Amino acid sequence: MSENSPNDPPDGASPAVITRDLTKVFDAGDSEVRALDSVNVGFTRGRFAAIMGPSGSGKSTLMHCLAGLDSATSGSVRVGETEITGLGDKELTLLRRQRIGFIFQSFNLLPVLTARQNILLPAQIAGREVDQERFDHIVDVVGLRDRLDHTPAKLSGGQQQRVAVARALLSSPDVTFADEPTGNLDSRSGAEVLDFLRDSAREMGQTIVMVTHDPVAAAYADRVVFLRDGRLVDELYEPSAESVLDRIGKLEV
Ligand SMILES: Nc1ncnc2c1ncn2[C@@H]1O[C@H](COP(=O)(O)OP(=O)(O)OP(=O)(O)O)[C@@H](O)[C@H]1O
Repeated sequence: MSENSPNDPPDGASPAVITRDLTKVFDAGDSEVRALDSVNVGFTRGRFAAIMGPSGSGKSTLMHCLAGLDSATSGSVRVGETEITGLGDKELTLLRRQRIGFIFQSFNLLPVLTARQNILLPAQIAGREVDQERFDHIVDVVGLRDRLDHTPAKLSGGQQQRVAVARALLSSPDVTFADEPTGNLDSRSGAEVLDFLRDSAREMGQTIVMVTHDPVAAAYADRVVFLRDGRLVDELYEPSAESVLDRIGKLEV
């Protein structure tokens, strides 16, 4: 599919991550599972996108391939200008560390470290200097200023996830992947985290790609792409929870 495919951004902005005929086949004993089947999709810089689809449709596999956590069987993935298909383990580790942010359902914070230390840890591991202004800005935007010296056990679920979001965004990654980021949160905390993800795209130019089952969460995104049986089957710009639900209903018939 050309770069001007219908799955590309409508405004011609260059994608932060793009796939070409991305296919992933898992060997499941005496059969094969085609988890991704020639997926062509691009995610625009500075936008917040959601990936949805029924259970087993390939959402996690797509995210793992986009983030260099899993390799393609065929086809390719490009992050910025870097073709990641065919990179070795060491190069992929560096790419993930330097250019990709991750936010998981389970927060993945280190319990012995304070919020501040958790936020700063990836930069420390990568030997990267921290931009103090950006740190202050992010901490203020996520509302963690007075919680920085607390360990995760002393923070609410929503606060812990905001630490994880701040940690992911501190290094201005090319793209941040969020896997069910509100799955463990009550609806108010979830809304706070989603608001921040949306603001980080709108106000800080961050590129966010979120996998979710929740139409309300997906409605915070600028665009939703829908998978079914490993194929990209639909997409929706400026979604509302109702329009997402409606599309999902059509997917599942
Ligand atoms: N490591 C693996 N080995 C074999 N099959 C796999 C493996 N990982 C995923 N699959 C299969 O690939 C297909 C897509 O799985 P994937 O986890 O990407 O779906 P999903 O849309 O994220 O599902 P869910 O919403 O349930 O998390 C499924 O049929 C799944 O069973």
